[in-house]
Amino acid sequence: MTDVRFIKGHGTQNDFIVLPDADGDLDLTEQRVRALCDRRRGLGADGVLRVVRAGALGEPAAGLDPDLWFMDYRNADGPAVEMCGNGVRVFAHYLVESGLVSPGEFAIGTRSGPKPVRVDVDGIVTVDMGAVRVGAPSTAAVGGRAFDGVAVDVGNPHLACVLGSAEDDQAESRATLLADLDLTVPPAYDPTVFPDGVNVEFIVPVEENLAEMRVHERGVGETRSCGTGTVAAVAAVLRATGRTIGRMLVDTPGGRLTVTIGGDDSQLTGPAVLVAEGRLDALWWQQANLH
Ligand SMILES: N[C@@H](CCC[C@H](N)C(=O)O)C(=O)O
Repeated sequence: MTDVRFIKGHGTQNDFIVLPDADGDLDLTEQRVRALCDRRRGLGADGVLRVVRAGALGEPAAGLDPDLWFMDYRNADGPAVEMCGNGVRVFAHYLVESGLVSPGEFAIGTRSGPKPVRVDVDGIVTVDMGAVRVGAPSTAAVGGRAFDGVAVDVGNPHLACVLGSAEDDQAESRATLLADLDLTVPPAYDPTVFPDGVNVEFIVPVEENLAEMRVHERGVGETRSCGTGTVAAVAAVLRATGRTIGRMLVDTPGGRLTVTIGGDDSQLTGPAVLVAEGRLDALWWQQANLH
């Protein structure tokens, strides 16, 4: 019988199931990820974070120190994808809480390379997200309405659409527009620009260094926050205002994150919360592989 331990956590209400699996023994199929993330037949989450030593993971962790803890991230619809900013913060908090690493600064392996993190005593975690690459303009459409945006690569793909500017006098109507967007349906986008799918952000600048954001995540749906999405959002706002570096607060439906973008690096700071821990029922785990 497989004994599967889990921890439930969230970062600004972007929620995850953490599965400790140091030696890479778990058979974590896409079916099992979908069952775990299902909010009715499973535990419910936006994604799964498997905690595995880089040396036990093989190819995705090639070139990394085999002892490094690797975040094997899966979207709620099953597949592994490159990176998750809120996930890294929850993952880091778990490593410290469980005694697997000492508090302070350390690195976490991801499919988009090692990410240095700092865990503060109050559960606030800062991740060095690396370089942010702003690409070509593109468009998203919601409910037949088109929104101008820009492609942003934060290790994973984003289409960040900035609605207006903090300087115009339309702040209230832009906030209403943001609140009224129907994100129960995936925004349309150009698949030739984003052949692997895309996370789409809608951002309303409120003040020079404050913005509100909603996001529709690839492989999940609308989530209450997206760490990489807030970094993409800030890169897009800076670009729209003729800046390349800066520090901004981003309010998501799940809470506030701080993003700093420098010349060739970026940092994401915010809370990471561990909610509960338990063990999966062995029969449930077995049957979760069937659908
Ligand atoms: N919620 C995450 C991003 C998770 C991955 C994303 N859905 C993708 O497919 O790229 C975050 O906090 O960054």
